[in-house]
Amino acid sequence: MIRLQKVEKIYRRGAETVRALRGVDLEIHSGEFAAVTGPSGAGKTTLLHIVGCLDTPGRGEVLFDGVSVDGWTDKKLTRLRREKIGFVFQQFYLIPGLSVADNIALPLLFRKQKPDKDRIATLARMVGLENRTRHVPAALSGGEMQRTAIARALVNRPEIILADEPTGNLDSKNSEKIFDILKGLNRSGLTVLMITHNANLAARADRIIRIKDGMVEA
Ligand SMILES: Nc1ncnc2c1ncn2[C@@H]1O[C@H](COP(=O)(O)OP(=O)(O)OP(=O)(O)O)[C@@H](O)[C@H]1O
Repeated sequence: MIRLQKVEKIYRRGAETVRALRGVDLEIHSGEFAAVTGPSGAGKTTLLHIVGCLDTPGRGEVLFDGVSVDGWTDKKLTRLRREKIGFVFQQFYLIPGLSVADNIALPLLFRKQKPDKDRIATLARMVGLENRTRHVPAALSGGEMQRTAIARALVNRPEIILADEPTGNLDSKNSEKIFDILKGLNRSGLTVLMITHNANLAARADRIIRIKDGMVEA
């Protein structure tokens, strides 16, 4: 589904240069559940951002279904992200003033599509939030916030979910619940790439991609 070829990423901060990715070759296969692990600063988030076309490599290529996105305009990359990719982040990034239902529907508004109430209700039910749709994020638990974010990530019917430490702010019980939801989505065909520091969760993925010093170690 997605292939990275010799991907390098260098950040420059004043005089300082950080080689965040140093020649990553990687394939994400359709239908798999892959966990990305590795020490802090290894380059995991940078990798996820490049896989998700939120950022571009300094060198190397990213291919979606065999087509390189090298040189694509922001507009074209935005369309690719909207149509194919759902993002889930550790900090949830919900809009405080909007209800759960409106947070879930938000990506549709960006596409100038009218939210379909039944679809939003179905998504809320899928993540166990059918009784919380009118609540604002401040009235939710961390686990509920992340479940809202997952429903939002699904609203455009993506092919892949990219999750950056989705359980990083949650206790073990809620972490399990979030993981089980992602696993369930994967069983129904969605590809999942998830960064995690949780070894127990990583062990339950189909594959572990271990990143160290900007390279795939194993
Ligand atoms: N925007 C940026 N500007 C400068 N340096 C950056 C930037 N983003 C990341 N880095 C650096 O690149 C390296 C890789 O960062 P990255 O966030 O990808 O690591 P990570 O494996 O996700 O770490 P963590 O597990 O702590 O989240 C780090 O040394 C980091 O400080």
